[in-house]
Amino acid sequence: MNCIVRSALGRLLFADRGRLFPTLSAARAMSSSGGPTPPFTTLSVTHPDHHITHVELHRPEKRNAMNKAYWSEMVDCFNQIAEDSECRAVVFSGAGKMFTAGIDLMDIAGDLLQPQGDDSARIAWYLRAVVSKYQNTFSVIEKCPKPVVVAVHGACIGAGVDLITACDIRLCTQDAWFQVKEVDIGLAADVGTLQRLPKVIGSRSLVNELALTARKMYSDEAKSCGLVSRVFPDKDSMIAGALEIASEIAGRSPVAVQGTKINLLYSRDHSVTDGLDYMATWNMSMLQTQDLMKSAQAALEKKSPKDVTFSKL
Ligand SMILES: CCC/C=C/C=C/C(=O)SCCNC(=O)CCNC(=O)[C@H](O)C(C)(C)COP(=O)(O)OP(=O)(O)OC[C@H]1O[C@@H](n2cnc3c(N)ncnc32)[C@H](O)[C@@H]1OP(=O)(O)O
Repeated sequence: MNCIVRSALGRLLFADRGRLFPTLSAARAMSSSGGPTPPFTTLSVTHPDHHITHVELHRPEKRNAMNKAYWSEMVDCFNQIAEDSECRAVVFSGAGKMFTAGIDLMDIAGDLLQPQGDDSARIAWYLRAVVSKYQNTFSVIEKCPKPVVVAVHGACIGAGVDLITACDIRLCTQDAWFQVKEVDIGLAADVGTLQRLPKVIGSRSLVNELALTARKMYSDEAKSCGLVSRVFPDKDSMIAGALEIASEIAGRSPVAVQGTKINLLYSRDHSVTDGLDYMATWNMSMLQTQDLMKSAQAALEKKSPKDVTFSKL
């Protein structure tokens, strides 16, 4: 309820600043109930401020469990955001009591427990495709050049951890807890946690402990180990904080911001030498941007980059 009220208030407050999200403009006009934004059934997409897109997991009555529709909708949503030249930063959160209960345990009966195929090779081929498709649901967050700030309240279970490790900045509330739950349901976490969490948290031992025991990790430990960068007292202050960070990002040159995200990710997965090489090649073209001159001029004049108008990207 709180979310619905906030969402409605947000729409009223920012109505004059609203802008069109190319393929979803009609859909946004229809989302006045604060529920999912058509054509989505599991996501709500709003534009709380200039250049900022807010994506909310929106199945609160099912604790935002990720059902079959969700795995495809995330891909469509982030592909659209990636191509939306008006969007410069994304806030991602969950509606209702908690961030997410992870994969929809009712829905896995179809895809995972009764896989298609009439012999083991075909079943294996089918399952490989399913896992790859599910992996892509979170990889699209990383592939999207717009930075994604994720805001977690309450529980973040199983696939929720896979999701947040693909985001760029992680925030949570004091009451948040995180659980790499997959071993409890008889599988190895296969959609990103085992690959990305070790790169997020410095301690390999802690990652192993969390993934092998499925114990809950609470917000204070999440902060001390580096999973989240900030802890807020409640959801409202966290969303305000997330929007503030998104606004700081959106106020800067999109050429600089998107190049920074792409190069940070490249460097995470390559040697320093390779990363420097990639960066040099990247900036062969990107240093030619007019944003550099505009931003440097503003700095000389002691203005904020937010006072500069940058072209769409
Ligand atoms: C190739 C595949 C790769 C992906 C792998 C992913 C793996 C995972 O995500 S493992 C984690 C799976 N999730 C769980 O084990 C969590 C199960 N749920 C709970 O423990 C509790 O529901 C929870 C602590 C999240 C919330 O408790 P609360 O008391 O607040 O709510 P409930 O009354 O239990 O639930 C409310 C309704 O939501 C439905 N629901 C909750 N979680 C799920 C779920 N994961 N899948 C489907 N449905 C879920 C619950 O059944 C209730 O529905 P209803 O009875 O119709 O009201």
